[in-house]
Amino acid sequence: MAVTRGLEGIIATTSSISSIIDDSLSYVGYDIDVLAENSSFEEVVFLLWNRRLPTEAELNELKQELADNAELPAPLLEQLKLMPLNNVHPMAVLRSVVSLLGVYDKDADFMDESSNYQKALRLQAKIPTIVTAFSRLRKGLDPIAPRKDLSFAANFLYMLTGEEPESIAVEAFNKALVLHADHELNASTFTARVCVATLSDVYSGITSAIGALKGPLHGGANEAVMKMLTEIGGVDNVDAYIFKKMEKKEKIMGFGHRVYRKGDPRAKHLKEMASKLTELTGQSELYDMSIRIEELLKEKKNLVPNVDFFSASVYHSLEIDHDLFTPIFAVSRVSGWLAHILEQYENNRLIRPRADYTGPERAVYIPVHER
Ligand SMILES: CC(=O)SCCNC(=O)CCNC(=O)[C@H](O)C(C)(C)COP(=O)(O)OP(=O)(O)OC[C@H]1O[C@@H](n2cnc3c(N)ncnc32)[C@H](O)[C@@H]1OP(=O)(O)O
Ligand SMILES: O=C([O-])CC(=O)C(=O)O
Repeated sequence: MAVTRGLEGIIATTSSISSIIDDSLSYVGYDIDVLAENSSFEEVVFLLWNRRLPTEAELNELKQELADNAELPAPLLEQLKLMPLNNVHPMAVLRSVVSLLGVYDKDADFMDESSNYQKALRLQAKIPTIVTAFSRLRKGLDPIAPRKDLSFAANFLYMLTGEEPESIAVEAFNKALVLHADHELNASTFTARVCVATLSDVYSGITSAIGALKGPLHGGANEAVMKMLTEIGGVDNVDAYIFKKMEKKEKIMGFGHRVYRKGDPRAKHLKEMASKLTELTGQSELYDMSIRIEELLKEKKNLVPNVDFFSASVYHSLEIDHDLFTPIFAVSRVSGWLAHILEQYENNRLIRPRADYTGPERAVYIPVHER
């Protein structure tokens, strides 16, 4: 059997949700550049779940449904308060609380299309509430109830801080959500599809996907980028830091990609936002450091930034805690996971590849007391 390490280049399914062709990303045929400049995140959610753009009435209906579903069940909030809030990664909390959401949903195991759609709505609506409630609770603050009159992006920032966000912050955050919503068969989406292809439930699929997104080779890279920028501390330290990493053959977080060769089409939007927001908040040094890292990596390793590199400075400029960067990725990417889960159910077949066995053969069993 020929083994393709990391399943590189293997086509594992058909999908009509998003495509990466010649380094261009599209959601249902709409170029990411167009969506990033024009769309609300809610519009993208509709697009991914229905594989067409909504009419104005349909978009308003989805916004209303998301707002109606945003509150957490009261017992779940109580359980959240019991967690070791200051001693745990928020992705572990999110993974656990999403699993608990399934416990509190009496329809969790109903598998018909409309029940699964309702679960999708609940998950999309509640995940921002979980992340923001956690963030406030660990600071000794009360969670803030979602507001029905704010957009998805504005509501997230409002629930985080208790203050209505400025329009520039909402615009930037909405764009970041649009850019992170889906990405073909990335590791977490594949995980979600593998899980539900056993005909397991939507909550199990999303819980598994959160676990996969958490790792620093995937969604966890945005937090790791911020850690690196903090360690570097200033533009004059960049070269020495990066050379040392290269000498030790360590990966530079936020660079490289399994699929893109020329570059990640989402990165330029995040770079532009990072430039604007770091300047506005008097943190241009952060941007200057990023630019020097980008130059060095291009020159020395021919590597270019992925979606995680500049998103770190964007979220930092919005005064978001660094360990919330990956949960925010999940706030957006859950829309794509849900689209893929619904698509998997539509035309399901168990996903079960083979392994090329390399262990011992015909081993002789010796009873434990004789070993
Ligand atoms: C949302 C996302 O998930 S985007 C990705 C987020 N992850 C990161 O930013 C983490 C850093 N990047 C990486 O680890 C990788 O580029 C990945 C995981 C994204 C892709 O990995 P793969 O396709 O498996 O590439 P692989 O790790 O085999 O790298 C190929 C070569 O490029 C090098 N390389 C790739 N990425 C990097 C990097 N970030 N820093 C330094 N070298 C790198 C590898 O060392 C390897 O070199 P070699 O052939 O001399 O050994
Ligand atoms: O597609 C990938 O491998 C990782 C990625 O960029 C994403 O999930 O957005």
